[in-house]
Order: sequence, then C-alpha cells, then structure tokens
Amino acid sequence: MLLAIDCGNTNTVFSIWDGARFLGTWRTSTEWQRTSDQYYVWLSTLMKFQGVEADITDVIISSTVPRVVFNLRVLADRYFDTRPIVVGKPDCLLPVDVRVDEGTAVGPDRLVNTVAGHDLYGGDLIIVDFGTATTFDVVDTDGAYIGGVIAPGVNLSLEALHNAAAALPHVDISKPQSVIGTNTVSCIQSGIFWGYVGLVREICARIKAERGREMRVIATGGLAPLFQQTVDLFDAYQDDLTMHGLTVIYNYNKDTA
Ligand SMILES: Nc1ncnc2c1ncn2[C@@H]1O[C@H](COP(=O)(O)OP(=O)(O)OP(=O)(O)O)[C@@H](O)[C@H]1O
Ligand SMILES: CC(C)(CO)[C@@H](O)C(=O)NCCC(=O)O
Ligand SMILES: [K+]
Repeated sequence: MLLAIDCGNTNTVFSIWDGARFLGTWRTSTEWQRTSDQYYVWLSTLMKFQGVEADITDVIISSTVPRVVFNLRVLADRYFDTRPIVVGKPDCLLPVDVRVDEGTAVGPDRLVNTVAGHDLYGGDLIIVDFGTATTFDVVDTDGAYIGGVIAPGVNLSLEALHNAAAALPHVDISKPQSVIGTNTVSCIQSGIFWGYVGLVREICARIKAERGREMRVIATGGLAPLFQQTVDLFDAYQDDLTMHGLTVIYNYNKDTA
C-alpha cells in the first residue's frame, strides 16, 4: 500500500491509498525538526485509533519545504523499508510537461495539482490552491504546467495585518455580513474576504484573456469552500486534489519503471 505525504509550508498531510481509495488521512504541522521516529509514533497511533490496517510498501512525497524531506526519507527507509519517490527530484517522472523559464524550480505541490487536475478534468485549467500561499496553476490543453500566479495566502495576510499594526487583533477568516465593517474585526474580515474574491476573479479573468480561451477553474485547499458559498468563483472544488495527484504520479512511475 502507498503512503502519500503532502508537505506544505504550514501543514503536512499523510494519506494511505490502497489502490482504489484512501483508507485514512491525517494532518500535522510542518516542522523540519520532527524525526522519523516521531512521525512513526504519531502515524501508527492514529492508524490504530481508527482501525486502519495497512501494509505500507511504498512512499511518495511532495514537499514545498526542502528541509523536511530528510527525515521523511528516513521514515520510509527505517519503518517501511522503501526508497520514497520525491516529486521534483530528477528520478521522479511526471506524466505532464513543465514549460517554464529555464532554471525555475516550480513548487512540487503545483506540479502535483497540475497532474491531478489534468487527470480529473483534462486541459485548459486554472487550479487555485488556498494554502499558505494562494497559487494559480495554469494547465495547457495537453496537461502541461505553463506557469501561474503566486499571491499571499489568506491566513498569512490576516497574520501580517495583526503583526504589522499594533491596534489590529488577530482575526479568523469568515464571510462578513456586509462590505462596510462597523467594528475593527468586521473591517478586517471584509478587507480579506472581498479582497480575495476580487483577487481570484481578476486573476482568473486575466489568465483567460491572455490565453484567449475558456478555461475551467478548479479550487482546492481548506478555505476554498468559504469563498464558493458566496460567489461563483470556481467551476469545481476538489478537496483532495493534491493527494489524488500523488497517487497518479506514483502509478505513472510504477508503470514506467
Ligand atoms: N473557516 C476557516 N477559517 C480558518 N481556517 C480554516 C477554515 N477552514 C479551513 N481552515 C484552515 O485552512 C487550512 C487548509 O489547509 P490547506 O492544506 O489547504 O492549506 P495549509 O495547510 O494552510 O497550507 P499548506 O498546504 O501550504 O501547508 C487548514 O489549516 C485549516 O485549519
Ligand atoms: C508557492 C508555494 C509556497 C505554494 O505552496 C510553493 O509551491 C513553492 O514554494 N513554490 C516554489 C516557486 C514556484 O512554484 O514557482
Ligand atoms: K496544500
């Protein structure tokens, strides 16, 4: 069975894939100091707790944080006796082309999202991922990653306001009742919520105009549903897009090996 690990700048997600479905998904904060032993105790405890019995034979990793890969490799080696596939490394093959400026190290999460989007929805896509950063990945007709947009993430923007302005509290994102805030919290919520609605709309419109064609907008990441509730920003929402992409890349590498 496959252990797929999606390591973002804020959170790391582990999923077990039995070839047909995910048996379990668990989330921990990303910390490069965490050792392979710590990962294993955490993972095996949660698996036992949820009654997930899995004989893990393979591991695939996508990490936007280079430093964490070392201990995840040790985890794969020591506890599952396998050499992991690491997305972005030369020996990990991708089923899609990457057409960007030479020397660009595209974030592996964006490559994985591209592969997943192409597998599920075909081509001419804009994939919006609301993670630590809000990223837009542009997928060509043939599934190639051809670039995109990186904007600050929603929670990062909220934190930045709080950190930089002495009188502004930490605020959780939510949909404000109105655009005009009548207290500090609702003013901040309005700025972030409607600001991001505008950001997503404008960027998607400009990408479509630049490409001169219709494109489908696929959203992923924990905050996407909050936006979708209000305005029709996306054509589809796929909660486990990155995990799905990891299974596609795993199969592709197994088949071509
Ligand atoms: N209504 C909400 N308000 C605040 N946070 C939320 C809400 N809904 C989901 N979240 C948070 O959004 C995050 C979604 O996780 P996701 O994997 O999309 O990105 P991330 O873990 O923040 O970033 P990265 O993948 O870059 O580490 C989770 O941390 C979750 O707690
Ligand atoms: C943009 C993030 C942080 C989003 O997780 C990640 O994909 C990353 O570190 N990317 C590297 C730069 C690039 O994708 O062009
Ligand atoms: K993510």
